[in-house]
Amino acid sequence: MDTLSEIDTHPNPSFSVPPTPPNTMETTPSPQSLPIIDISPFLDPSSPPSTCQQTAIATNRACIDYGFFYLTGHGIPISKLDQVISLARQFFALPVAEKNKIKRHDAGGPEGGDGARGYQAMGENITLGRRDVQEAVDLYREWDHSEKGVAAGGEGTYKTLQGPNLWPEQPEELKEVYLDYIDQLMKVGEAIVRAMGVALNLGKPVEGADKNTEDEEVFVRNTNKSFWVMRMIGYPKLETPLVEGGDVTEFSCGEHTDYGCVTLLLADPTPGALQVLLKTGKWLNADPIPGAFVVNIGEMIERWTNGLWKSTRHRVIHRGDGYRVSVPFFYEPNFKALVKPLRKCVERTGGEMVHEGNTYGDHLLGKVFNNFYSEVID
Ligand SMILES: N=C(N)NCCCC[C@H](N)C(=O)O
Ligand SMILES: O=C(O)CCC(=O)C(=O)O
Ligand SMILES: [Fe+2]
Repeated sequence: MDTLSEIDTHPNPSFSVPPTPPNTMETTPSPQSLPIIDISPFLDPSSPPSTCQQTAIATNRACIDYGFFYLTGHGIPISKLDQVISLARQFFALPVAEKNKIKRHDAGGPEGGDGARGYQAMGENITLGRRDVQEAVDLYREWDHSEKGVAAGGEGTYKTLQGPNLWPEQPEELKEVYLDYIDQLMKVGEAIVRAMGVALNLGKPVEGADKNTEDEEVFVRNTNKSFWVMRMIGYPKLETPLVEGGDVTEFSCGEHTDYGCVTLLLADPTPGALQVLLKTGKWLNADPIPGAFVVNIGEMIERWTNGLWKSTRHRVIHRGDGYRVSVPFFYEPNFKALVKPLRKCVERTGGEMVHEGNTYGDHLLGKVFNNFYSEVID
């Protein structure tokens, strides 16, 4: 029987970064598909260790080979998932003036302004110097203004990422449905990072462990106040004609890696939009499977594992039918979590640290500024 100790040592890890292929439309033909992970053993406290171990082994394999997988067994009913997509679709169908009621504030400026929460019009997001052809709403964990040292910039003003969420007023039931959905996702996110700690064979938790103790609960402890992001995204169909053999120059979302721990992506059934970069250098369509999430690991997991698990590049090119809607949920470290390579992972990867470490909050602030204020080429 497979045991974790047989597979956790990664005797011959490959650390090469996959080559970035040219921006052509070449994708890997089906039938290749991402692995499927059943997370249910980690959500049910009564499940026997052997079923948890099977999930952990599959998770380790998926994270090494793809950095992406489909997630089943999460317990959130399909009716709820459909409702979440449908409400996002209804919001994006509203007149621009209605959507702009929750327009995100400017992040810099003398007035401060939270700058990250709220509605972003078409083209406001920048990736790799190009404007993404999408509109979106970002919701984050509520900022805890009672904590010392993180007070708002002054009366009525907020720093980037602080301040209240700007919730859509229409459709009316959106906020309640999403708050409940977020509660459910937090449990699923926790179960995934718990499985990841087991998958990495970091060892049983010891009495008196603190946040930085490197046992199998280290990710759980550093996400217990996850600075999560819920993002509703609307993608119109890309219209610029494609030149045969030419580069793709227009993206629904440009090539990137996600910032934090694990992304749980819920998308409408549109095929051929989300593409994942394989180790072979080819792009794979990660089409939705009804009732399953597409999950991928973010940069903080790559850093914690010292590159044993890579945060895989992906992009969205929506040239199919209709207006595509997706609602990714980013289950992230705590804002103040110090994220640096785990000693055990450094040892397994030849002793060199891939990063000296900083807090997730500082990492995220850099990303948010880049996203809204970096230069656009052309
Ligand atoms: N929170 C996350 N991961 N959002 C998705 C990021 C999409 C790429 C972004 N424009 C960038 O350039 O980073
Ligand atoms: O819409 C999608 O399928 C993926 C979006 C994405 O990768 C992101 O927002 O980070
Ligand atoms: Fe992403």
